Amino acid sequence: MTQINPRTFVLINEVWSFFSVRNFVIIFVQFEEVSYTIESQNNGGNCFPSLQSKVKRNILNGVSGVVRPGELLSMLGPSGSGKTTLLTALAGRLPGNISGSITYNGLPFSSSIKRKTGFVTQDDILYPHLTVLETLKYAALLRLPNKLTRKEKIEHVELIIMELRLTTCRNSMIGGTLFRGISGGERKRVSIGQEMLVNPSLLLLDEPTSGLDSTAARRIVATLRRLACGGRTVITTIHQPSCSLYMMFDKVIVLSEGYPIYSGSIHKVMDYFSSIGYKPWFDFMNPADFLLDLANGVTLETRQDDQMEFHGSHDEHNSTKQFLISSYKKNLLPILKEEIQRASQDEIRPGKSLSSRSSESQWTNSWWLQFNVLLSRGLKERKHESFARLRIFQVLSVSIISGLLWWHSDANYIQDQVGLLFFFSIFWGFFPLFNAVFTFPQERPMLTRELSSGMYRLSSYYFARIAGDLPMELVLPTIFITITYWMSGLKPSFITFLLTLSMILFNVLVSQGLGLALGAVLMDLKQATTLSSYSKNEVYECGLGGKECRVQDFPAIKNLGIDNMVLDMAALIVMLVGYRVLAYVALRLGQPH
Ligand SMILES: Nc1ncnc2c1ncn2[C@@H]1O[C@H](COP(=O)(O)OP(=O)(O)OP(=O)(O)O)[C@@H](O)[C@H]1O
Repeated sequence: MTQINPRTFVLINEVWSFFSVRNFVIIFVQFEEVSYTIESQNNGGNCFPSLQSKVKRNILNGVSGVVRPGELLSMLGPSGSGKTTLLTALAGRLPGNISGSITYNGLPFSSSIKRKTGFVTQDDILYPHLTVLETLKYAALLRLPNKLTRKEKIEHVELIIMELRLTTCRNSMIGGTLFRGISGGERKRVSIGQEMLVNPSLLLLDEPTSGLDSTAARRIVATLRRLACGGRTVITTIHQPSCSLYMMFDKVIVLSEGYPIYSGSIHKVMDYFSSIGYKPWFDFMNPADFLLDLANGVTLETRQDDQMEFHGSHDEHNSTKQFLISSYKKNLLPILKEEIQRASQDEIRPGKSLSSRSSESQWTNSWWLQFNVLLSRGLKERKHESFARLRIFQVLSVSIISGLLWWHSDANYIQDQVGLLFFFSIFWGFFPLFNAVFTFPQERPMLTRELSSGMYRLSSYYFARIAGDLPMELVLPTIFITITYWMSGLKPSFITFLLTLSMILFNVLVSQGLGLALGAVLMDLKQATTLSSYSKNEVYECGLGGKECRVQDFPAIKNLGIDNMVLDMAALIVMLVGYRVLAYVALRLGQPH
């Protein structure tokens, strides 16, 4: 017999005591006649948006159900039948108008419920450059309450890694589109681990087994089963489950084109369909396959002739679906309504477990802790982007080439030096701008996911982002200016060099914050760079016989005007702050409420 290592035994016990201790609120989820409609553009072949009409489309039509703590509910249905939409609605994250009612312990969705909810989306939204351990560690530091020490939070991470069998890849990078990281199944388990960390009372998962082999899928569902047994409410969509997987669920909702055709216990589903005349075509048929066929309108009669099934029986399929939908309304809906009613009266004491905590803060951690963790995570993630060898190579080569092009330029050929300064401001206007333009869209899915799970405040993210960008964005221009300035023979004064450098760094910060109004920024930055390098009364040789002219009268400089130094600086400062405020407001408005 194999001997169990005593340490493994202790760890296994710790894992299950963590997941089974009732340190969470139990949640009853009830939803009654939930419908959801979207408006989409019908272009009718018309290219002009203003001429396109809007059409309404029902995505969900009167779906009802009850999920108790300790139950594991799965949603089944063909692709596009509305499973994800229903799951998102139950997670309180569906934008727009939802009709019908969804309650949690008899109360509507609230920020208190939000923090007790784990939501695993179909697409694993993870930072590609972090390792599995780092990903889970940062999630734990942000999401676990501040009454736990850092050490305790990291111990929880170790337990999750063990429970989800991620030990072998704990130090591997997640990976992304540009470079290979951990496998798809491991990514999925990391996503689940991030949600399991907070020990959620309600866990919702969108297709947690897609892309996994049957053993891995069974392990995931077995984990969900154990979580449910500990008193959690677990809801998941599932695609084509095997028979053994299907049997691990307690309840099932079957959707057909947004309409429910069954909602209730999996132990009664076969009896229900046989009572209305539908039986599996053979004895050992996987019940999930049978239910999916029904949701597609495929029955024993139409199935007998495979040709007909694929080539000519759409009407028959539609009439089967219509029959199943009306049968649900007639036979199951009244029973469900009664169950919902009964649960409200007998089992749920509205707000009992939640109202006592209604005074608790909306956030699990302080602003400062969130800022620090986000700053550290951002630096770790962006270290790979910003200091990628390619970027350093680009900046170094451009600085050396421009230094050689302007090699020891003479101050008397003022147009050369003005050209170089313009090149500085244009290059350091575009370069950080492009970086800034691409970073927010890249981070948006992650930001939306984390904000909607109440992980941190938008302001702590935003300030951590700004602070994290500072060293990364300032080091490269500093190296660039140091090389080019001295190679090109600009005024050999350390003070002037520092002024030029600080103006360029200002330029970088403004164009980063701006992200949009490029032309306006460049205009002011040209002024700023110019005024940092020449004093008002400086002269240059502008004609034969040593004739001297004032720098400020040189046409290009005169056009810009350098006598309004205070005003120019004020304009830059307004832009520096203003564009960042604008970006923050835009981010805040862009988040679903
Ligand atoms: N915001 C939206 N705009 C346009 N169509 C939408 C939107 N949300 C959902 N839909 C449509 O609603 C239907 C249901 O989508 P949903 O993602 O819920 O299906 P699903 O059953 O989860 O599918 P799958 O199994 O393929 O993930 C689909 O036809 C989808 O195209």
